[in-house]
Amino acid sequence: MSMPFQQSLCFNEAQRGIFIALGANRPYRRHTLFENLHHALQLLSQREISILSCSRPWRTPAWPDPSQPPFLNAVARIDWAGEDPANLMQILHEVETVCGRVRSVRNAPRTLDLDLIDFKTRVQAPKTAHGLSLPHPRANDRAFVLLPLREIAPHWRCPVSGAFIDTLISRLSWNDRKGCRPAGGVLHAATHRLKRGAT
Ligand SMILES: Nc1ncnc2c1ncn2[C@@H]1O[C@H](COP(=O)(O)OP(=O)(O)OP(=O)(O)O)[C@@H](O)[C@H]1O
Ligand SMILES: Nc1nc2c(c(=O)[nH]1)N=C(CO)CN2
Repeated sequence: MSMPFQQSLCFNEAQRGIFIALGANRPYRRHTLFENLHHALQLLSQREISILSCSRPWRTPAWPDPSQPPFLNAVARIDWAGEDPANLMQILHEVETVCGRVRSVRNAPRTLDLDLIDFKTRVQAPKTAHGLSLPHPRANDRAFVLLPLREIAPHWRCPVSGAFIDTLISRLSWNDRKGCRPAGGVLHAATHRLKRGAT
């Protein structure tokens, strides 16, 4: 019998959320990339998705080909009333399209990429070649996901292994982390106010 939910590990409320990663590296101008990510958050908010918090934007070298323009990346924690993560993925794809994403070759420069990193600790293998994998199968190896994710979810754990985010980050090589740094600007004003202690 298939088991869609991870049952052997325990996660508390701080660890059980919906996390999406945002990325953009085209057209390469810092201001435009910031606008792309900001616009994406606005579009998600118009589709019955609440942005609970969002990391700072991070400037990260393009992986695996650093000769491509660098990315602006961020991770947001969201709330969504739906039950089926495939429906949420459909909304993410719709927003990518509205933001001008054209799918060509793998890892091609893009105006917007939205990945579903974790859906309430659910563990799911893809049912088809392009089906949804949960958690995102490459998230644990990506500094451009883990570093922003830690800002908003310092207690997050991998739903499959239970490894804490600090452990996952410590496993990244120096090369993986090289050149990743927070960029200026605030993508989500409410998170920023919260961090500064305002009500
Ligand atoms: N958790 C997930 N988040 C986002 N896409 C996923 C996920 N699991 C499976 N996919 C599927 O992966 C396919 C490739 O997605 P996409 O074109 O955005 O890849 P990519 O961003 O270039 O590379 P990567 O998947 O390594 O980030 C899509 O068909 C998408 O539905
Ligand atoms: N720095 C960085 N590199 C990438 C990214 C990304 O978001 N940031 N996304 C990719 C495919 O999803 C491939 N490479």
